[in-house]
Amino acid sequence: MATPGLDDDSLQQLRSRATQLLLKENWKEYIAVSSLIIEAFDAAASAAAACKDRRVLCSTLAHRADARARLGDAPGALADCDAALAADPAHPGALLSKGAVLRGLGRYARAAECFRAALAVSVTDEVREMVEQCKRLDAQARSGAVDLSEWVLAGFSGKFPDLAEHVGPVEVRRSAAHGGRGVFAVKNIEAGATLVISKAVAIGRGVLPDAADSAEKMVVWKDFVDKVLDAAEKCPRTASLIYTLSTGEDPEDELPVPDMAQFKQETDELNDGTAMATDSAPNDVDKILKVLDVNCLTEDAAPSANLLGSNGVINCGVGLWILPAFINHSCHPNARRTHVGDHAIVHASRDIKSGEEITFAYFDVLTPVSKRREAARAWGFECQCDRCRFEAGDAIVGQELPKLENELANGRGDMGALVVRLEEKMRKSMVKERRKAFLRASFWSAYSALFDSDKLVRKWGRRVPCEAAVAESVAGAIGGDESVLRAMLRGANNGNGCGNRLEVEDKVVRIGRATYGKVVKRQAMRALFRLTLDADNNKCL
Ligand SMILES: C[S@@+](CC[C@H](N)C(=O)[O-])C[C@H]1O[C@@H](n2cnc3c(N)ncnc32)[C@H](O)[C@@H]1O
Repeated sequence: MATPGLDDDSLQQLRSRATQLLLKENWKEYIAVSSLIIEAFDAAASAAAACKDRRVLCSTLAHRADARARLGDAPGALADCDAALAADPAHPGALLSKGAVLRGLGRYARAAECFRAALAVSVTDEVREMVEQCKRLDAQARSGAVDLSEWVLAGFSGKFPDLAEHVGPVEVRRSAAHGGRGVFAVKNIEAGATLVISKAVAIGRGVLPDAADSAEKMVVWKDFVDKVLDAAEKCPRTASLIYTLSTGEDPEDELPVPDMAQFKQETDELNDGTAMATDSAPNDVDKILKVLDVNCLTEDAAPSANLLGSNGVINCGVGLWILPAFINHSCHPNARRTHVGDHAIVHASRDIKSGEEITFAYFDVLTPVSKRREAARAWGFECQCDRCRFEAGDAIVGQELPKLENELANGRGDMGALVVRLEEKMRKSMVKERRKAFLRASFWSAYSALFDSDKLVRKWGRRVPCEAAVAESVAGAIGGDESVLRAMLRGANNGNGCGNRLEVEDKVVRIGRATYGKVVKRQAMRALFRLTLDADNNKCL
């Protein structure tokens, strides 16, 4: 039967062309060609009721939905699925496409419904697994319970574990300490507990040699900016979330505090995304660029490289994660993030009291105050954290700091001598434990150089504290960190004065938990420690 507006031959030609484009995965062209086919059916609305035409129309809509979803146009994809399902409520292709789009949007319960409905039409193991996967992700989005052990034990490589976004016991409020908005605990939280799991709006990545020049980094940045602009253009919800973030222009104290419901997918009333289009914000490129300047975070180099050593190549990743972008920086942070694929998992790296502000480090905080100040200025702020205030204002040790920092920056002298001077100064000035921990964290590279050298350790003997004790103290200042964990492992393994075996294991696991969070289980953590020690010096814990 000829479709009005197109004769049978022309329609057949268009359909063959569309099939070729599908096979070539040329989504853009496919959308253009399939749109012609769909328009022709629309022009013949009454004829479309005929069974054969309806089948062609529904599969073309379902395929166009797939193509749109692949190009990031979720609202368009859902509109296509709904149009197909209006014509045939049990169309398997449309049900599968709709399920996949909803899964991508984090609407797992509704995605599971679609996959279940598809199962009723055709039973396959693959679709059954999709239903199960959505059920798992729905439960995980609610509980935040994730187990990364297997992935960690596979050396942080291989397929990333499936993750769902999750908002834990936190809330965005005004921050008296840092100005503007910040994220706060709404109940007491144990170290290691997951606070937020957030999927990036976009990430720019490159694998660069350690000494990559800025032109190479610029390519990564440009690719990232393009992806964010594209995501904002395609999804009004994404655009409106981006606009809740600071541009760095208006005083942050005057910016509104967003409603937490915005970050929770399951309470999102924006239906399938088609409704989102109605209150779409214009794609204000200038504003988005300013938001990116203030809110982008870098992915840390792969944890495996940090813990097990890198070979001169770093993974360079920059991304935008919306809820984590409300978390302020501190050089004495109580949270950390782990990057798993496109997800950032933020966990408590110390115990946090209800009402306490959650902070993580935007940059390396195992550096002296002057370096941290430079890094904060590059971000566009003067750090107001308690550690910076202490190091800037301390009258006794303060006079000594610039000299020590100079020596550290020159890096040629005996780092053991520097450590001894700092330790003696702190002892004579009766610096309290917490502040001692801050200063040790600031001069961490000197301590590391000392402990890396058996010769220096022998030379300075009892005039320097043992490695495990320093690692424990520094972990108290900055929470977990791979290099501190590594030092704790090595120090504990050398068995010098940090308690009996059980106490030592407990300390190691505590720093491990602060570093990776409870998402890595005890057993896996132990296995990881063994790997680290083997890589280090073929010894076992
Ligand atoms: C990613 S945003 C954090 C959320 C931001 N406070 C807001 O209201 O949107 C980064 C900005 O927060 C502020 N900020 C974050 N940490 C800070 C700190 N330790 N001291 C002072 N300002 C800080 C700075 O203005 C910085 O440019």
